[in-house]
Amino acid sequence: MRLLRGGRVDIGELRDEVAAGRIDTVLLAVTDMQGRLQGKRLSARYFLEEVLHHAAEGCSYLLAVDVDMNTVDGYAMSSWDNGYGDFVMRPDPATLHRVPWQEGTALLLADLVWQDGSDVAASPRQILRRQLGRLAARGWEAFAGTELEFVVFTDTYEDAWRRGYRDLTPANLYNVDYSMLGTARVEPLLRAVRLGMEGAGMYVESAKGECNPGQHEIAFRYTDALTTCDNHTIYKNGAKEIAARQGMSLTFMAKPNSREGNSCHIHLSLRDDGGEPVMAGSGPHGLSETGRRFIAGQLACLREFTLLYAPNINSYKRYAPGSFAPTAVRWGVDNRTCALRLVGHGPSLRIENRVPGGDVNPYLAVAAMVAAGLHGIENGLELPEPFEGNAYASDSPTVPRTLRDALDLWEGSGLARRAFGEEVVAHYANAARVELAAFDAAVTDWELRRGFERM
Ligand SMILES: NC(=O)CC[C@H](N)C(=O)O
Repeated sequence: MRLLRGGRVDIGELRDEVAAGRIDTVLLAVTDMQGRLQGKRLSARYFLEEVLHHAAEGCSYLLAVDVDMNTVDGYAMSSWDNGYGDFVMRPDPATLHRVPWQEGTALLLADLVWQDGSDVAASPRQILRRQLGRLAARGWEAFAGTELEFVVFTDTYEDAWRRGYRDLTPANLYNVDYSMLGTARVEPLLRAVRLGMEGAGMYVESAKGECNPGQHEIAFRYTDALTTCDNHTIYKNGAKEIAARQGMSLTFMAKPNSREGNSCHIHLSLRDDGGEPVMAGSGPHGLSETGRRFIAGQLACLREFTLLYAPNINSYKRYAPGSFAPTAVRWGVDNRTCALRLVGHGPSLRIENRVPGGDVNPYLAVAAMVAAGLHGIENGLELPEPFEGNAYASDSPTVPRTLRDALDLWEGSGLARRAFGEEVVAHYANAARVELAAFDAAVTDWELRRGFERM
């Protein structure tokens, strides 16, 4: 079989594979607010004969439920009042690829549109497409890489759930940062994930151990921003599936325990329509004027856009001094204590946003970075001097400390309204409010331990 882009298949090849009996199932998925793949398992025949040309439909509540699939109030686009009708899942054939860890299966992603063909404004993939369109209008393209960390446990997901996630056994019992022995001990899983993703058409660069016991990171080569976000969601889903098959579990949650959290550093750069880097240049630190303004925009918008980098209650627990997760809204040259780190040289020069955790929705976070950069460029913002030294110990402005703070900043943000529109701002503000209300209604094991006997 001819492989496109290292493992992707085109529709003609899919037809051949289906005729030969090698593919019988096509998964059609969208990414929801939480960054999860949601969709349907189609027979390959039905996909080729119907869905490819006429699309499929799904309940619009997929962008209006919480993580538990509860129908919650407050969403204008989807509610009991409007009957929870369907939106259209329009397959994007450019995303078609094999799912080697499932038998006879291919997968493709869909864009979400309404029955009249207009975009579903709150759909993460549509939000990113819109920001990428703003870049394209200037002749620019964004390239991105997302670096997801995760913690592996030898318990199954079901055991972990039944035990209330207490006393789980990490796959390594000590800090395995860069440890060859540490990764070797988990290699059957890491290898299955790496080779699975390669077989799905992704370009895996490497795997390495991290600090929290059982913590690892698999790195993928950067590519255009939309493909990176597509791959990110497929990889997250796939890594969990593969871990489950091996009787293990892994989590991307931002702070699974009191040790180091799971980050998702996002690297971003721009190229013009001749393929030349836009942010690199002959100014200080190898930056062009556009590069300086782009980073100045990141700083200016960071606090107001943090909701898109850190969407959950738990996300905010990562931001602890000395944890390698940032607290200071600063930029620095190869400085890991700052929220924004300038990395690379010459054409590889790029900005790394260290705020997002493994729970981030990549489409929203990359869209936020693009919008922030454009804000800096459009308003000619000046970049302050890079921060040198330990930004944790500085009196810098800080990343919001809680989801509630981030929600207030987002809702009050003229920048967010101008970049994303009223509907998107209201939609994601509601998501945060729903999450806060659920948390406020819950009694946690921490409260019981503190109070049950002793208060
Ligand atoms: N690789 C690193 O820099 C560690 C990042 C750290 N785990 C975080 O949560 O941000």
